Amino acid sequence: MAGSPPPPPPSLDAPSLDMDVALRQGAFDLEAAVTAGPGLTVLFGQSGSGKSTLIDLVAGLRRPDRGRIAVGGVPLVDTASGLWLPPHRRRVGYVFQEARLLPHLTVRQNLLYGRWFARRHLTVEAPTLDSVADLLGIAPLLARRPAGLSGGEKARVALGRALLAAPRILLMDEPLAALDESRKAEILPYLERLRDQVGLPILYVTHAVAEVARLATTVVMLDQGRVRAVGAPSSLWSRPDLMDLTGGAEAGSLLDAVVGERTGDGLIPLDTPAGRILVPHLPTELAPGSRTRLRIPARDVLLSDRAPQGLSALNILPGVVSDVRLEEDGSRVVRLDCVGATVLARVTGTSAAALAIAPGRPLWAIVKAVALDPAT
Ligand SMILES: Nc1ncnc2c1ncn2[C@@H]1O[C@H](COP(=O)(O)OP(=O)(O)OP(=O)(O)O)[C@@H](O)[C@H]1O
Repeated sequence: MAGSPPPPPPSLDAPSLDMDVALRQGAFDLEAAVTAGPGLTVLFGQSGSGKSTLIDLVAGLRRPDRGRIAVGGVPLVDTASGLWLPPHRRRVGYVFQEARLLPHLTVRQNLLYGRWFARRHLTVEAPTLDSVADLLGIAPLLARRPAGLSGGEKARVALGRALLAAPRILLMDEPLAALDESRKAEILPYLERLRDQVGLPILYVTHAVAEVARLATTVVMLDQGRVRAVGAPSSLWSRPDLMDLTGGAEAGSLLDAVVGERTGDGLIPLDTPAGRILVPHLPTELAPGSRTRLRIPARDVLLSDRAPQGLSALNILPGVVSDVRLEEDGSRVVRLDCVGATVLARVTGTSAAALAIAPGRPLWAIVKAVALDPAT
């Protein structure tokens, strides 16, 4: 489930990542050009597609056979000239799946540990311990030791430690994968704040569509060591040619939306390019006027060949079929163009035949459920 806020405004003097690399490791062959500006760029792809390898190349944990990597115009690697900066000179903040805090130090000491290594780079603009503690809501934890923290608290301290080292880019390799659903929901708003307020490029590896929906400014789709597509989540998740990567059991559409005022009957309207969708609740941080992103699982969309009657007029979106895909289990994933957006629906073969589903057919999508964060 996932809601997501606005893509951050680009900032002209903010650093950005620019890499074009090739690497062969065992039978795996990577050849990829990736750029990432301010905001959060998700590296998305199947297991073994090269996501962690790309992150490690930026961090300096692996060396490319050839290519160039620069952050904010400063080259970190350039095989043509033999340049290779070691990891500790790259000003890269790396957040791992597990927090990796030092157990004998307090939270404050853990936070300042990263800063000590970065002391040569600290300028007046570098974040202070207080500002980072406020941003991540960890001020009340400063005197505690890691053993007494929850998984979500440890994850926030690990983010804080990375930020305090004054990085010019943040790398996150499945930072939520080790957390349960409610801890994930706790961390997501902090990741959004990082994305929107810190002005750094964030390169973020995940397999979770919910995290893409909620966090991604841009998605880079990797497939067997190659960049297959780059773009906004809502456009990539509506492309039939990418369904082998975006589909599967989790097939669904991602719609940009603006939160409206709660109605008299307690529902909250979300205005999407496909029409208005009413939901019973939202994550508390999404106030009226916020931008968000809905995930509508294909299995939660019914199709009708006439405007539904006798149903409450909720969440019914008219559209036209633009694509039908046969899935391995015999079901069909139907792509419905609804004015300005695409909604996917999964139907059985029997329903597809009964509704004569084919490109060009006008149909109505009835949305049973939308997802706004991983815990709902
Ligand atoms: N040291 C290594 N030597 C040989 N092959 C390696 C090495 N490290 C990784 N690989 C291979 O490189 C490919 C890409 O690995 P990578 O870890 O980047 O994938 P990934 O997309 O991050 O996968 P996952 O989602 O499972 O973490 C895989 O086929 C992997 O087996």
